[in-house]
Amino acid sequence: MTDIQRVGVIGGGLMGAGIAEVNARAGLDVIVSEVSDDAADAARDRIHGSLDRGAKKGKLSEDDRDAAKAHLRFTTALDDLADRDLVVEAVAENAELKASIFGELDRVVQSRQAILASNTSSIPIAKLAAATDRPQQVLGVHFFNPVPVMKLVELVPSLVTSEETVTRARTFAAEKLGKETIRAQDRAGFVVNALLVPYLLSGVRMYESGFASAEDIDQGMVLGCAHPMGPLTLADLVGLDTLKSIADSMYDEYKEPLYAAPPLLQRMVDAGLMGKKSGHGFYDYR
Ligand SMILES: C[C@H](O)CC(=O)SCCNC(=O)CCNC(=O)[C@H](O)C(C)(C)COP(=O)(O)OP(=O)(O)OC[C@H]1O[C@@H](n2cnc3c(N)ncnc32)[C@H](O)[C@@H]1OP(=O)(O)O
Ligand SMILES: NC(=O)c1ccc[n+]([C@@H]2O[C@H](COP(=O)([O-])OP(=O)(O)OC[C@H]3O[C@@H](n4cnc5c(N)ncnc54)[C@H](O)[C@@H]3O)[C@@H](O)[C@H]2O)c1
Repeated sequence: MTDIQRVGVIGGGLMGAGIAEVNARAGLDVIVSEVSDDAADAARDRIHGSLDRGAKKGKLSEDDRDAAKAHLRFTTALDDLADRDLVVEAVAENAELKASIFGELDRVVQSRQAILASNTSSIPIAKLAAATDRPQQVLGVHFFNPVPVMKLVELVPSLVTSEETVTRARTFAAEKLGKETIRAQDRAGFVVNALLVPYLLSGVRMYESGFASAEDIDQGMVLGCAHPMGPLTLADLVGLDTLKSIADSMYDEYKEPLYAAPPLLQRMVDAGLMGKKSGHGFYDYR
């Protein structure tokens, strides 16, 4: 049994919206914290839109959709997360930003039993835990995109996360959210991104070198290896800014060329080509 009922999600972008949605659908009381009223409205639209699409497709009843919407609140004040049992931070992949949020959470969240989790893809959990006075309550809870579809959650304890925190997070993810969990050590990229990110970067390098077209690279992996989507489509889905930040923090940790972001990735981010979320990346979604 899980004792977690009140959940906070910080950041209602691609991942935060998905995390909030699956928690609300599980009947939990969810507050999403964003940077501005406009960003909070965008988060609400994203989550409500996804719930509406789910109901239209018959994946949940209209009553369940309405119940999920009623479980969601939106705020721009982190202080509103004071009574949460679990907070999942899902802001941009930036170590300084995340550490400052964990420092704030330590001040705001009242229950000393509360779990402070990060959805980071690659930033060491120990760095975030060190920004708090309760590092034993801090761990990585890494969801996958799109959150309502992907079954996996990676649990990432730091060297000082308590076993009780890991067990409570595992029980919550399994029993409440219906996710499968794996456990990874606190090394940049954990299990999945340590394998996936070099592959995605290789796809970008192959395209950058002119070796093959984007379509042929993607078709190669879809039809040749039965991947659901090719590396460039998947990079667009993840977000090219996010992929670049993940590659940078993994390169920072390992100093291996395998993790070095190709120049084209940086140029695309500089040009505002962030992938599907901005309407344009390796493909045009407009
Ligand atoms: C970088 C990070 O740190 C870690 C990561 O997250 S890495 C990214 C991991 N994710 C992946 O690898 C995703 C790989 N791609 C896929 O699994 C699939 O292509 C996909 C699920 C995204 C889309 O599937 P596809 O068959 O191409 O499209 P589509 O038919 O529209 O969707 C399949 C099902 O997923 C559902 N779906 C797709 N996107 C969804 C979303 N955002 N929310 C809810 N449901 C969604 C659809 O409704 C559909 O359900 P149905 O079969 O019951 O009707
Ligand atoms: N995109 C993916 O496929 C994916 C998958 C797994 C994990 N992640 C990780 O999840 C995190 C979020 O990624 P994303 O793709 O959702 O990014 P995103 O850019 O879509 O969303 C980030 C959101 O955080 C908000 N934000 C920024 N600063 C904030 C603050 N101080 N308080 C509240 N909200 C704030 C932004 O307004 C934005 O809506 C990153 O750590 C990323 O590495 C991403």
